[in-house]
Amino acid sequence: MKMMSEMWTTMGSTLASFMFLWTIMRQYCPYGVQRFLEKYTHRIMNYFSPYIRISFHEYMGDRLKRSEAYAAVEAYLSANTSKSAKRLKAELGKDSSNLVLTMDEYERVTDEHKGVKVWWVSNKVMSPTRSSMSYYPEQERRFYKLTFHNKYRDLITESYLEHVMREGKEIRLRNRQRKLYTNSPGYKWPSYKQTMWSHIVFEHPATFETMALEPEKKKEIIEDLITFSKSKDFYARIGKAWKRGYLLHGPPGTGKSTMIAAMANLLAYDVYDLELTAVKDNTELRKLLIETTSKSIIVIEDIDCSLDLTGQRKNKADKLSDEETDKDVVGRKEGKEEGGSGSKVTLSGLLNFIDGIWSACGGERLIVFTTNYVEKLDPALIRRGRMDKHIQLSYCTFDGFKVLANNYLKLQTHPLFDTIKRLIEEANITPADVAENLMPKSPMDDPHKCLSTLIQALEKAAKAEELEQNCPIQHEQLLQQNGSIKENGELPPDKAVNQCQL
Ligand SMILES: Nc1ncnc2c1ncn2[C@@H]1O[C@H](COP(=O)(O)OP(=O)(O)OP(=O)(O)O)[C@@H](O)[C@H]1O
Ligand SMILES: [Mg+2]
Repeated sequence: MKMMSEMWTTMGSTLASFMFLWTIMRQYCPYGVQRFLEKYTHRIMNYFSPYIRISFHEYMGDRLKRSEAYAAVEAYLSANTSKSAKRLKAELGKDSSNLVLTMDEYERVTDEHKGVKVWWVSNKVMSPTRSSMSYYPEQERRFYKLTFHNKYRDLITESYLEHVMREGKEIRLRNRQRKLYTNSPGYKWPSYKQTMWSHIVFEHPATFETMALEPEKKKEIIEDLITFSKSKDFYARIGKAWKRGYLLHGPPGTGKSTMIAAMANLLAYDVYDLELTAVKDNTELRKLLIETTSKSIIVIEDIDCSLDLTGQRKNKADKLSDEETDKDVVGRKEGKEEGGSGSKVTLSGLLNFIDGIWSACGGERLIVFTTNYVEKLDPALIRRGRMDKHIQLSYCTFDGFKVLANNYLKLQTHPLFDTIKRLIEEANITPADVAENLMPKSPMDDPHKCLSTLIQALEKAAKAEELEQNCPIQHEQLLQQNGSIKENGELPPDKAVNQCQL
């Protein structure tokens, strides 16, 4: 009996070795011969072999999306077996600073789980194009193959694979380079392996610590974001797609875009910066949405300039059109239509984008809209459930100033702080303006000089506001002389400061 079992074991391992050799040899055979030989050798081997094999292919079905299981196996093997593999591939990892090693093609490694040995082979086959008219080039089909003994079937298919998937996903999250995606108008229909998004590495340094914001507001936003990111089970239980909408509104330069970067850094999410004016129609909008991955923020900046309230498209260049004369507006719009892009994204298309059934594919996504004019938006677009959290970003407060002083000048306290505290409460000055004034302009500029520059700017801003309130006609004349009217007709505080040299 013992001899019999030894014989089976020997035969099994011989077959396993043969399979491995075959895997290496077949890359040199023509595809047709390969298929023929494979069919019959597999049948014979399966009959005798006590081994089970599981394949993890890189692309499944229509090759629309890379298989998550393949990616998890790749990451797991990269971390756990790269020491034992002899041929490795090297790729740049997170922040382009470290090299990540993975098994090279046709390499075999062993792994052990609860005392049981398994074998992994990394493999690739070339599959022919689907037809002679095919649009696709010859495709490389990569896969990993796991081999283990039949008697450990339950242990491996349940406990070991669960362990590989869990660990692989964690490693991927730890190692991945975060990306900033944009839908560039030059991209045509996605061809093989080409997506509708183009990307660069996302390396924005903004964090909530460096943001000038009232401490309570900051805490509330951070808690909201972290709660969201940990609420997978909660969303599943209440039957709601795992996504959350944020509306950031406030004057220019108050930190809306900066906050998006801080959100992405806090949660380690990718960012999809959706340029709505470059989207052809609702169908294309849906396709873009499907291609976004989980753990990401989809951003539509200046939403009021991308779509008007009736659902008609409006180009960003029209941002100022409300202040222009009718003649100008007609002239410019006509000109635009002649060479128009023919985009037809509608308000209902956008609403479907946010809460249609496709929006649930992928999960764990934030959708962020920014606007300078919240009152211009259709209430349907920003109602709770779509834009769940509305965050108003406003002019700089003293608390905000202290954060900026610490960021820019490494100052926690200074004798000039009291003056600044008094002035900043009177003047409407954006964090962007405060930051600009605190920035040293020459190597000789010390903190005292920078704070004095800020004090001067604050005094001018306060005087400009006084002028606006007490003699609006004179203020208006000044605006027209300089032709620097802000989009809503107001003068930006910094401009007002320069013009009202009282
Ligand atoms: N709250 C803030 N905290 C820290 N820095 C800020 C803040 N607001 C603005 N800034 C600084 O000002 C610059 C401009 O800010 P940002 O682009 O985020 O403004 P915005 O609100 O998006 O403006 P817009 O409405 O014009 O898009 C940033 O690069 C940042 O340095
Ligand atoms: Mg912005």
